[in-house]
Amino acid sequence: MTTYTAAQVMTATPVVPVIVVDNVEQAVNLGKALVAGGVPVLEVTLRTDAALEAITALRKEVPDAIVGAGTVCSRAQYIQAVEAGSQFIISPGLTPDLLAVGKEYDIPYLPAVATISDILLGLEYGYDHFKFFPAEVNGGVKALKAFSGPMPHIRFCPTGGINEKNYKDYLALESVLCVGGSWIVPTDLVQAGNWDEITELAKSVQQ
Ligand SMILES: O=C(O)C(=O)C[C@H](O)[C@H](O)COP(=O)(O)O
Repeated sequence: MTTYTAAQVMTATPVVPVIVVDNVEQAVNLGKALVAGGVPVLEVTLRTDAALEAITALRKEVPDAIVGAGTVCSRAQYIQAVEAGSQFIISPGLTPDLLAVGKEYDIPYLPAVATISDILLGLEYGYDHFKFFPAEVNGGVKALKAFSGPMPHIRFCPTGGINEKNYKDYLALESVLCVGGSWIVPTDLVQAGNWDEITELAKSVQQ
């Protein structure tokens, strides 16, 4: 099994799709559609009962994807996500327990920060790659520029409120390796099984 670094996951695609899946078949079809469109990194959120099974199935059925778990909010969820086969883990925030469990496994963990104090806490545990969430309501591009004053070496995946109109503003920052978002996996297209259109959306995102 290939183990990536956080930087490798974050530079494998300019956009990490934040995925919500209802069942395994839908997840596999969605994963194939995204990979076909040049977006290999898949963040499967643990918001549905199907999520863990979907991660396991994606690892098996879509070998070109880099499959991770999102919305990981506790140590127990972290371990379940690793056991399901996740190649990276993302949280919407951070806690001392999450930062500690992330160091117990080899795969990359992106805790989310919203403030300099969050970044300082993450640094204490040895993290320097973070999700920035929710990006737009926490100051967006301006906040990231301000963070980079005292913290020029920190790298981010901003997520939350990012879309086709503003993602390039984020990617233009040196501190931003990728952005996260749901806009390339719209619920209506996923529910309708409109995989070709999702492939086209994936193709439309550029560095
Ligand atoms: O569940 C998580 O762990 C999250 O981080 C939330 C997601 O990242 C946002 O729901 C995506 O934000 P939008 O692209 O604005 O829809």
